[in-house]
Amino acid sequence: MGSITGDIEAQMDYAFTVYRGTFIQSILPDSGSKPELSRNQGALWVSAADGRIKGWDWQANNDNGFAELMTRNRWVDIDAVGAQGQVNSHGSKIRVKIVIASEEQNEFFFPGFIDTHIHAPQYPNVGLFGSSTLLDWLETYTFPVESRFGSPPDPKTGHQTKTDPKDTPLLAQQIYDQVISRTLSHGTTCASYYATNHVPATNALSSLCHTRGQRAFIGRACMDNPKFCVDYYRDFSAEDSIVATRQTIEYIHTLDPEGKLVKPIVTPRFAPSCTRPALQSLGELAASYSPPLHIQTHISENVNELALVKELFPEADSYAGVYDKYNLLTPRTILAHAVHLSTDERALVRERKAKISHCPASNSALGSGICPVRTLLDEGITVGLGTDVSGGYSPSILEAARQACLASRLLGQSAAWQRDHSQDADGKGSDGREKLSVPESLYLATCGGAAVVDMSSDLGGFDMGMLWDVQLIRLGGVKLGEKSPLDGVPDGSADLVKAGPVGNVDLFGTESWEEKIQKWVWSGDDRNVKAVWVGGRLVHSRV
Ligand SMILES: O=c1[nH]c(=O)c2nc[nH]c2[nH]1
Repeated sequence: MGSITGDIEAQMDYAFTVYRGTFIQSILPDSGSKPELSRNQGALWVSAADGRIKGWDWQANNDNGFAELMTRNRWVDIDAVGAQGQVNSHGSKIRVKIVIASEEQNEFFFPGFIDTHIHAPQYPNVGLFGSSTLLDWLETYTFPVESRFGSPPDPKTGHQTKTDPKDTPLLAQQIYDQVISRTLSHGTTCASYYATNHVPATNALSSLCHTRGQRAFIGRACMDNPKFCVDYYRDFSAEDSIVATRQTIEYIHTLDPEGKLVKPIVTPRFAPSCTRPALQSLGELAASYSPPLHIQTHISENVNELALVKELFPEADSYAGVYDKYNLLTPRTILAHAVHLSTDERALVRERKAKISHCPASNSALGSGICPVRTLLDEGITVGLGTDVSGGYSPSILEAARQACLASRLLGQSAAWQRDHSQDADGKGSDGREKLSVPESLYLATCGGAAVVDMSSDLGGFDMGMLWDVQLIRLGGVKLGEKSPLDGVPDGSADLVKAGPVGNVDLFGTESWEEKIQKWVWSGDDRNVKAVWVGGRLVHSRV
């Protein structure tokens, strides 16, 4: 068996990586249906040159079938022959690397998670929110930590100062490196990051994602409005906001000219943090590129925020209307939260083909409310999941998937309660429509996220030509026998067993594969993520 360790240089020595074992994904069988889990066993191969899926063979699901596949393609396992072995020349063998998902250890390949909304500089505050809600949380917890990613404020005026690149705080490098490590370890292969408003630190985050191999959208948070932003952490002017944003875009375009791994995303933090001229210029800036740049912002998260938007933009007929006026609602826009959108606003979002990042952990932690995901989906709006670190207390998209299921159940319950207690109560209670199933929440975490970041044909599944942005999940074996504390487990299942559980997931040998996935979603964590690849490159592994 090939080991999963390796580096990019070594990958140049072979033509394909052949992944062997079980492949599970959440797919939409046809439009109009609900997502379902799909499982295949066999072999799938990925080009070492471009990290994309080039084929599969589900007949190669046993040793004979696999040997036949190898012979048919004239493949030779590089680890069996060694690096000095046979060379790929006319008439000889093609070298491949083989990676196996162990059946005994209940391992399977699963598409990488896409975090459509995460604030990298807030990572030191994960788990710190007390009993605050959005607006006081920003002032008490968030702005102080984000402001430390640049030079200290002017001691005389208390205003933000310009940060010289050579003075970029070490803290920024360290925290950004840690955020990338942590999210990769949870299987996040692609993230849409908010940085701070400091150019050098934002550029440092871009470079780190590029070097570490995490697919990322990087946005410098724009915030120039003195009516909302604090002096010590505020852009000098709308004009400066645009100049500084352009500097980060140019840096990213130089770092990754084709945007293969890292792309810029225009980031007006949210309407209250930006003046009208800044919103106007940011919309124009995004549209001035070909193709137009992605845009990310927050919308309709908290009721006090809605009141503030009304007060600051009395001319607008809605929160979504503010963004629309400045051409910030586009097919490449990611709107985080969307908890309290009106029917008209949802229609506008759908019409503009803007996308929504559902952040259930954050919505609960900051007491923002419950996003009506089923309504959004039924109305044809594209939805993915976001951790929203650090409004969200966890960097794990698996946790977001879990919380999406739970929040939808609570919404179903409260809808039923309201129906039962309203004047026209029909006593029918909830019809369960609000509930998201495990396959649905996994779909949002993968394909939904891919659609939100506008990469549906590249990410989210195992289709031909897709990028190998994948995690290898290990649930662990079943450990049963004389000392087993369990009763009622059929005799003989112990024969299947070689090793015990991994992390919190306990398997007893009686579960169907669908039940194993449910156990993973409800009890799994980063201990179950054995390896992570982005574009075919191994970017994380756990022994
Ligand atoms: O959850 C949130 N996190 C933030 O940092 C933020 N800024 C504006 N609105 C926000 N919401």
